[in-house]
Amino acid sequence: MDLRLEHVTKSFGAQGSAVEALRGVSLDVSSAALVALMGASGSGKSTLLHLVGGLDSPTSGSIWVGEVDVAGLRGRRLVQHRRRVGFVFQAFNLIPGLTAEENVGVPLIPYTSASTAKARSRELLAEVGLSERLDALPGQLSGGQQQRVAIARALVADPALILADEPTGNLDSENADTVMEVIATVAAARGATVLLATHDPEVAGRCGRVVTMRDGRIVGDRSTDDVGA
Ligand SMILES: Nc1ncnc2c1ncn2[C@@H]1O[C@H](COP(=O)(O)OP(=O)(O)OP(=O)(O)O)[C@@H](O)[C@H]1O
Repeated sequence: MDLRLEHVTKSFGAQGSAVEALRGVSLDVSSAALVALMGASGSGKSTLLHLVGGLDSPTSGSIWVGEVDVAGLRGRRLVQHRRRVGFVFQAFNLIPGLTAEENVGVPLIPYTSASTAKARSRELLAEVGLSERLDALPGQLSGGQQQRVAIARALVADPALILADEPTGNLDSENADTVMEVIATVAAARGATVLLATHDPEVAGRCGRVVTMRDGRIVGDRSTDDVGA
């Protein structure tokens, strides 16, 4: 899925005391790219991911996800857009009382039978290397394993776009490595485009392209070949 941001701005709060979280961001990402967003805390990375995912709308500008300008979506079409996007967050957001398999199946409940949800969950957990832990509760899994369950859950709608906000922020470097490998593999298997916010240069180095933000603007954009990673 190609992605194109055109002069996107986002302000929070009332005029006069507004925070300008994004100050005119334009960005082209080609289909199946794996792009890291870097930049200091408050530079606008999460805001950008939220706007692309349709969790919030821009103050001005366009956000083309494929042929659709997400900025103009409302109601049912906005919900449809969000369903097509796979979200992965720093906090794994798993339901503590449900097994890995049940957690992955939750988003499918309104749409399919229990047996179909179960089969699909198993397939996705196998893809992230957790076939052996279907019945584990989140509390019985390592942080890296919990994030892999969350990634499997993000894949239920077969997203063409994966948005990850600090997906390795709660992980040690070994688990971070595994999680990055899983993200790269599942994205490549679907030809999905990935936008991934991170503070970790090693994580960014695993992405093909690194976009750097400062104060709501893009101030750097390079392929990792240029950085030598
Ligand atoms: N809902 C909101 N209401 C008011 N201000 C907000 C809101 N969301 C973000 N901001 C502000 O917008 C700016 C950008 O925040 P954002 O969370 O996008 O930065 P970030 O680069 O993701 O930071 P971090 O690395 O800490 O996650 C900050 O000044 C932040 O305080």
